[in-house]
Amino acid sequence: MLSVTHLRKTYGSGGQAVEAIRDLTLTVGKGEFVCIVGPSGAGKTTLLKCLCGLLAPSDGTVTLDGEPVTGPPKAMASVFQDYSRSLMPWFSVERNVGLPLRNKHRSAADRAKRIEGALAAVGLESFGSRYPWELSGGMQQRVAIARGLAYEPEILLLDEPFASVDAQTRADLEDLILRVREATGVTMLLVTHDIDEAVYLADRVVVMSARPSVVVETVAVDLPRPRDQVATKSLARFAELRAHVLRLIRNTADQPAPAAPAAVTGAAHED
Ligand SMILES: Nc1ncnc2c1ncn2[C@@H]1O[C@H](COP(=O)(O)OP(=O)(O)OP(=O)(O)O)[C@@H](O)[C@H]1O
Repeated sequence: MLSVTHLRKTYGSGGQAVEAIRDLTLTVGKGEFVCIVGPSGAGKTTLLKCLCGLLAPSDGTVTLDGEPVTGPPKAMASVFQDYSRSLMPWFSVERNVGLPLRNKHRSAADRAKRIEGALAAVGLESFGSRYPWELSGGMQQRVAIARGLAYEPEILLLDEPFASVDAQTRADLEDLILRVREATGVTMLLVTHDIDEAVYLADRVVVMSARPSVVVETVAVDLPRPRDQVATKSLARFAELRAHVLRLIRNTADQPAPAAPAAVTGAAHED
């Protein structure tokens, strides 16, 4: 279980200080799919960086299965939005996907098998010897996802992973992620601006306030699985949940900055 307790993160100090996160408490259970939404600049990326040990919190704790996270945990992989910066253009697709495996000390045969499996999972099995720049944007993002999968993480963090692709590709990638999760049981934590996407994918949606952020509400998504782009989004319950999350985000964007952490923590609720 990933556990965040009273996380606070301030960049800089003195007059230049930017308080990005005031007080966040949340948990992500094994095999759960949690989406995080919030207004622009709410500190979503900051939160993910604290979760994967790239940033040290100013206060509070992050633990994975009870162990404090002080650097990138072995059980975790991340996929970020900008595939053009995360893929190495001079490496083939296969080599890009295999990069994180260098730390896993596996045999060449085992690495090749994992790379092949991950590329097959994202439908790119015949593109291993191509270079990223030979692929479309959506295909490049699938390579970035395959790289996360090849590592066989227990938990995958995704920061706006579909933001740079067109709407149809985005829907395809959402379904790809759902299939992967179904097949592997990997825990997913995904940050998105897109409320429909969050409700479509998640078991729970964590709504963050505007900066300095707190958890406004954690919304349980009781939509049946498997989900389907047309059938699920046509459900009255989908529309209700979507409207509820939208209302929360609109309200938080209009509110003044939250007050003392203790009072705010009481207001937010965890399921
Ligand atoms: N390295 C940094 N130094 C100073 N301030 C920073 C730094 N990184 C982020 N911030 C500030 O912290 C706040 C939260 O940024 P962050 O990128 O985490 O928000 P976000 O919710 O991911 O934004 P968006 O939705 O626009 O991607 C912003 O006001 C940002 O300007």
